[in-house]
Amino acid sequence: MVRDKEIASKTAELLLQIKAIKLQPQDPFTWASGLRSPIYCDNRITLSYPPIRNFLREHLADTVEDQWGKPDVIAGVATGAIGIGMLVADYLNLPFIYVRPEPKKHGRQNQIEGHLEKGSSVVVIEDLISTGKSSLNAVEALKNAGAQVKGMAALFSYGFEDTVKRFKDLSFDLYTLSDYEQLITKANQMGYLNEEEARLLSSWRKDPANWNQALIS
Ligand SMILES: O=P(O)(O)OC[C@H]1O[C@H](OP(=O)(O)OP(=O)(O)O)[C@H](O)[C@@H]1O
Ligand SMILES: O=C(O)c1cc(=O)[nH]c(=O)[nH]1
Repeated sequence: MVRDKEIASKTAELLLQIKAIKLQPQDPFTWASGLRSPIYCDNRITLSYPPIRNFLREHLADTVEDQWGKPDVIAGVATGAIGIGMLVADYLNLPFIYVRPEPKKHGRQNQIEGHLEKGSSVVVIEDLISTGKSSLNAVEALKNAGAQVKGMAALFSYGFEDTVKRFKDLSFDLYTLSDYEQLITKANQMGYLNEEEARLLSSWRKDPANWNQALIS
């Protein structure tokens, strides 16, 4: 859920400005979930722009404090949210850990990197939510390690129905700085999309799992 429409609109504008949004309908991206998609939102690029990462860091930190108060620890979902998660932790002067998709195969075989005391309250930072599988997997690992996970703040979510339902069914709080609606509205305002691209993105969003590249070629 987006907390503030103005921040959501500004975040979308910044992502478009630095070309973090890529459209490639003729050569679709493969997402972490395996879905094939005409759009990819590369939030990692924000780290390369200090004024933009500061804006995101501050609004994510505000989200954390307003929604849950200061937790004991901030956790980033590896690898995309290690950078932004660390910036948020630093801004709030809190310890930071990060969670791998699975335990490391060598060394200490950790899934959670950093120091986490059992019973600590944790807020998770994620860069992007598509299906929510990666971030909910991190939440599960944290819970298994004895953390009290308060909620999650992310930069962006596609807001797919199934994903919203997944978080709702778990009664797990997710707040995002921006979302797909804000992105498309801003992209239209900024003349970032031509008519065909706008049509494509709207048809894709209705049924992303069955979107067929062949239909638009
Ligand atoms: O909601 P989901 O369907 O799980 O997809 C979103 C995840 O995909 C991306 O990570 P990716 O797996 O590409 O790896 P990275 O973070 O190491 O870049 C992104 O950083 C999220 O963690
Ligand atoms: O689902 C994903 O893997 C994904 C989608 C997207 O737009 N951006 C990203 O970094 N990952």
